[in-house]
Amino acid sequence: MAMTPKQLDTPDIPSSQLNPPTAPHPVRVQILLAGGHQHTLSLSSDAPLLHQLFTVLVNQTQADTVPSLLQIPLQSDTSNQAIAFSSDKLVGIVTDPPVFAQRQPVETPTGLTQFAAPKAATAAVSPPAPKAYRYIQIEDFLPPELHQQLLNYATTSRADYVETGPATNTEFYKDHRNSLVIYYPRYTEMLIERLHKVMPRVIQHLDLAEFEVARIETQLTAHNDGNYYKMHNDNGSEETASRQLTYVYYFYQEPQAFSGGNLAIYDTERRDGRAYGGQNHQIVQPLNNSIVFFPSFYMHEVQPVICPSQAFEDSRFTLNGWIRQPEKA
Ligand SMILES: O=C(O)CCC(=O)C(=O)O
Ligand SMILES: [Fe+2]
Repeated sequence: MAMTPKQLDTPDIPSSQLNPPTAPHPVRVQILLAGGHQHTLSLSSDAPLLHQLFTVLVNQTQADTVPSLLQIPLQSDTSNQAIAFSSDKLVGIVTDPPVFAQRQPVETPTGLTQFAAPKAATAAVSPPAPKAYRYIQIEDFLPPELHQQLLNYATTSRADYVETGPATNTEFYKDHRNSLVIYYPRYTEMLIERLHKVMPRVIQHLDLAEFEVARIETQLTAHNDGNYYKMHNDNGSEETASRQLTYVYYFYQEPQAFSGGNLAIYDTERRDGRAYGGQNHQIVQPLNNSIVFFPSFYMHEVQPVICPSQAFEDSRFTLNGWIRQPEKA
């Protein structure tokens, strides 16, 4: 039985299949490959191979996935063959009876939200409403050589940084921010290129409406001993209103010579065009070579950094900024 996209959108499935047996049962699996090739095999619904095929297919939607080799036995009464192909050639799987794959976001004890490998599930006709996640953190974001290049630049360009305080602190918000920044840093292209690649995944995870990316801003910051950024959001002024997403890429020298400097992201309520931070917040650790994304209207803060050496090279560095939608006329 071929499964059409219509059936996926509005399942028109016999009632006998709405609550299919959870016990393992045989599934006819048709593997669709690029170029129109197809192979059919029979697997148990709980077969690791079926799970692996769904995992490969879901990972295909992630731009930074590296293709791997897949080898699948195709035994039948008359032959004993195997097919080998690169995982990026897998374009679809047709299963009879239907098997749906679910992406399962998982929160780790650190509050880090990641995607777990999808589990093949037979009873996912009405998946539960997705939970809204405040942020997504992606680890190992840059290849080691680019991470190192950025670190070399950040640690050897002390003269190019300016104090953030004068631009941020006011009579009303005294001592609001204290750190160093380069407003127009070098080496941003390779980060921006990767931002574009992960955007679909970030938007899906944060359950945001698609938007056109009009502009990406980038700055480089250094937080050393005693530095912080009190609670604020990033799009509260007319000039910043088109910022949709905030991203923060963290990097520093190993072994890590500072503590603190966590990012706290608050429950945020929007009333009368203003954003208000609530009591509850999530803590994000600024893991080396990780990037965090969250909606720019969320209230957030950088908790004070403790860096006993006070050496500039030991700072908590970020390449961070904002993804903007087109300005409203
Ligand atoms: O460094 C961070 O973790 C966040 C920085 C931030 O909130 C900002 O620059 O607006
Ligand atoms: Fe911010």
